[in-house]
Parts: sequence; C-alpha cells; structure tokens
Amino acid sequence: MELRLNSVSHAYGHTEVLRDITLTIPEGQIVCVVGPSGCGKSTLLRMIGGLERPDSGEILQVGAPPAGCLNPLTYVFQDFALLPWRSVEGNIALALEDHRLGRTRERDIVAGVLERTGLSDFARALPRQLSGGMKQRVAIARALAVNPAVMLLDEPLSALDAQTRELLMDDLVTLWTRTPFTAVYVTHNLAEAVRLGHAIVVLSRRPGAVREVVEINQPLQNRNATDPALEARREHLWQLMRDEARAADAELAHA
Ligand SMILES: Nc1ncnc2c1ncn2[C@@H]1O[C@H](COP(=O)(O)OP(=O)(O)OP(=O)(O)O)[C@@H](O)[C@H]1O
Repeated sequence: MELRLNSVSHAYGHTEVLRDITLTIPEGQIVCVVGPSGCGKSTLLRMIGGLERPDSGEILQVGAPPAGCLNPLTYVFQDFALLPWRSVEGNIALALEDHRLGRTRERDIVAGVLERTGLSDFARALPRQLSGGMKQRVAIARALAVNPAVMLLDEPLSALDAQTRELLMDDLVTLWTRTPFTAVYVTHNLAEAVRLGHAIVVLSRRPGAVREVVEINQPLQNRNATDPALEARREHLWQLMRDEARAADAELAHA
C-alpha cells in the first residue's frame, strides 16, 4: 500500500502548522521527515495516522495492505509506550488481543516478531528489567506484530544514547532487508535520516512546507556512517536546514 498526501494544510487556531504538503510514501520504502523544531513533523505524522484530520487536502491509501495486516497504520513512539506490568510478550500480545486470532496464531505471531527483533530470550522480562534500547526493540516488535501497511515512527531513537542508536539503526536495516516494510520516520537526527531513508523530506520552519525531497539510492545494507557519499548527503541536508533552524530558534526565543 502506498500513501499519497495531496496539498495537506493545517492550523491550530491562528497558528499555521503545515502548508500545502504534497508527498508520496511508496510501498516498501522508508521516508524520513526532518525539519527544525516545531515545524509540524509530529503533526504531519498524526495526520497520516488518522489521529487528526487536516483542515484541507487529503491523505489517500492507494492499494491493498499486506496479507495478514491487522492494523494498516501503526506507531512507534520515542518513549516506547510499554505497559510496565506486562512482560515483553504480554506487551506485544496486547496489539493482537482485539483481533480474536486464537491463542495458537497469537502465540506464533509473538514468537515470530520476538525472533525477528532478537528478543526471544527476553519474552518473560518486564520493561523495568530492560535497557532503553531493548524497550524500543519491544515497541518495534509490537508494531511489526500487526503487519502494518505503514509504520509511523516519531523520533524512535531520540531517547537513546549514541551507541544504542547505532545498534538500533543496524537492527532496523536488518529487519527491512529481511522483509521490506513501509515507514514514515520523523527525526531530528540527519545521520539517522541518511542511514535509514530511501527518501528524506526536508520541511521548512513553521508552517512546515516541503523544501526538498532528497532521494538516496544506495541500498540500506551498504550504508555506513563513514561513507563519504552519505556524509555529503548529510551535509547537503544540514545546509538546507541550517537557515530554517536558526530562524526557528530566533522565533522561539521571541515567542
Ligand atoms: N494539539 C495542538 N494544539 C495546538 N498547537 C499544537 C498542537 N499540536 C502541536 N501544536 C503546535 O504546532 C506546532 C508544530 O508542532 P509539532 O509537534 O508537530 O512539531 P515538530 O516539528 O514535531 O516539533 P519537534 O521537532 O520540536 O518535536 C508547534 O508550534 C506546536 O506547539
């Protein structure tokens, strides 16, 4: 399934947040969204996920969701959003419980995503027994369990230290390489964007409008942080963002 955004605009009261966003999220690709603080990235994600409706424009789901899809649009949040009293497998099963799959199918799905995310040995652990990186793996496993058409990730690695971020980026690349998924990935971090994005959408400062879409054709599994070609793309993104970020900062300082 592909997502198409046609001229999406939105304001909260007098605050114009998104302006005329036209964008395609192709099936089987990761589209990163970057832009200065407050430019409307999370708002855009909520619109795509159907949590809010834009004032104008439309968001179309084109084509069928994948076979076995239980929930077409699924979120992964920065703060993991796990239930502390439920085990790892209990948190993942939660995403399945409304679907009346039967215990065997439910158990198979949970075991499958635990295996894919390297969590099989932690099935019975409680969230408080896990590191931040492991918690986010659980949240990713829970999202994958419903076999979504599009995963919506809102700064999923921002709460983690630099080393853990690297490990999780590797995990996401491995997951995608084994079974490509479609994702919209909001981040502040340009290194993450060039590592994980097939396309990177650069938004202007608020009201967020598309400044440029940077496509990176290099296969995800061949990308690494020291690659000069990727470094050049990152630098290009930073050039695009720098003036916007400065101006956004100055506006916030005077708000
Ligand atoms: N429900 C809401 N009601 C009113 N204003 C809102 C609401 N949600 C967001 N905003 C405002 O809309 C603007 C965009 O917010 P949003 O969180 O989408 O930006 P962002 O780019 O994700 O920010 P950041 O990078 O800091 O996470 C901000 O000025 C924010 O205060």
